[in-house]
Amino acid sequence: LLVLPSLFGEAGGDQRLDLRELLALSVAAAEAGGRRVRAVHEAGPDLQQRTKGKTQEGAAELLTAGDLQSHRRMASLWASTFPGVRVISEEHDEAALDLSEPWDGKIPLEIQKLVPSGQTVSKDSVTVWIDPLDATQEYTEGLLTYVTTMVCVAIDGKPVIGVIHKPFSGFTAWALVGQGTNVSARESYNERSPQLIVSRSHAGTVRTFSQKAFGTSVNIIPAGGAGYKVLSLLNLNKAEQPDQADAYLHITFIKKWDICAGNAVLSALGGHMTTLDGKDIDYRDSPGNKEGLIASVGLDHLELVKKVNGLGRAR
Ligand SMILES: Nc1ncnc2c1ncn2[C@@H]1O[C@H](COP(=O)(O)O)[C@@H](OP(=O)(O)O)[C@H]1O
Ligand SMILES: [Mg+2]
Repeated sequence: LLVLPSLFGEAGGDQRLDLRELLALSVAAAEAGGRRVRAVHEAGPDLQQRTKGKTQEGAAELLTAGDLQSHRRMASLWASTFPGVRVISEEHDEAALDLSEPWDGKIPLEIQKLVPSGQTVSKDSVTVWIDPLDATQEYTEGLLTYVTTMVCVAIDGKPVIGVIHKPFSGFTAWALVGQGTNVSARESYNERSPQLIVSRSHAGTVRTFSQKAFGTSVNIIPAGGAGYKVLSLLNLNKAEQPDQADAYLHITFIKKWDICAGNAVLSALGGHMTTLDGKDIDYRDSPGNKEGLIASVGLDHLELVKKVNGLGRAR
C-alpha cells in the first residue's frame, strides 16, 4: 500500500484532483459505506425502515438506518478528503458530516498496478454520485445478494470512475475509463435472443415491452438493484453473481446515483448504457432520467437500441 501524504494539507489554491486518488477514494467510500449497511443489518432486526416518498408509479420509496448511516460515512469521507467537490448522494442528512475520520490516502496495490499516478482533472469538472444503498427494497426483504453501495465520478458529465461494492460478499468492482478495471466482460453474449435482466420491484410494463422488442419467447430475469443488474452482465463466477444476463433493460424513471457507477464500469469495458433511444446520459446535472435505460457489453448496442427505441413506454 502506498500512502500519499501530499493529499492532505493542500491549501485552497490547487484545484486539480488526481484521478487515481479519486478512484481509490471511491473504492474506500463504497466499502466503508458497505460496512455500515452490513452492521445495521447484523444489529437488526429493526432497520428503522420508513417511507420517504413515492415513485412516480406509486411505489413506496424506502429509507432505512442502513441507507442513512452508509450515506453519512460515504459523504463524510468525500467532504473531509476533497472539500468543495460537488457530491450528490441519494440521501440527505441535516446532521453535520463527521470530518474526524478522513480517508487514509492508501492506494490499493491492484490500483497502483493498473492506473498510473499524476493524471489530474480540474475540481470544477467533477460530479460525484453516491448511492449509499442500492436495492433498499430488497435489503428490507433480506434479499442481501442484490444489495450494493456505489460511487461514481463524472467528469464534464461523462461517467469516468465507477465502483460497485457488495457489502454482504465483500466483492468490489471498480473501473477508470481508459485506464483500468478489476472486472471483465464475458467471452460471448446472446445477441439474437438476449436474456434481459430487469427490475423486480419497479418493473412497470417491462415484460410486455420486452416481448414487443424481442419476441414473445424473450427470457426475462427479474432482479433487485441497478448495481447488481450491471454486475450480471460481467464475467463473474456464479457464487458471486447468481444471475447472468445479456442486457439490462429499465423502462420506468430512475435516478443517476443508481446508474452512473454501472455506466462507468460498462464504458471502461467497451460497453454502453444509454437511454432507450440510444442517447448518452449526462451526469453533470439533475438527478432524474425519464428516458429509460438499456445497457450491454460485448453486444452491438445499436442493434439493441433499434429494437427498444420508439416502442412507447406506457409509464
Ligand atoms: N420508477 C422508479 N422511480 C424511482 N426510483 C427507481 C425507479 N425504478 C428504480 N428506481 C431505483 O433504482 C434502483 C434500482 O431499482 P430496481 O431494483 O427496481 O431495479 C433502486 O434504488 P435504491 O434501492 O437505491 O432506492 C430503485 O429505488
Ligand atoms: Mg439507489
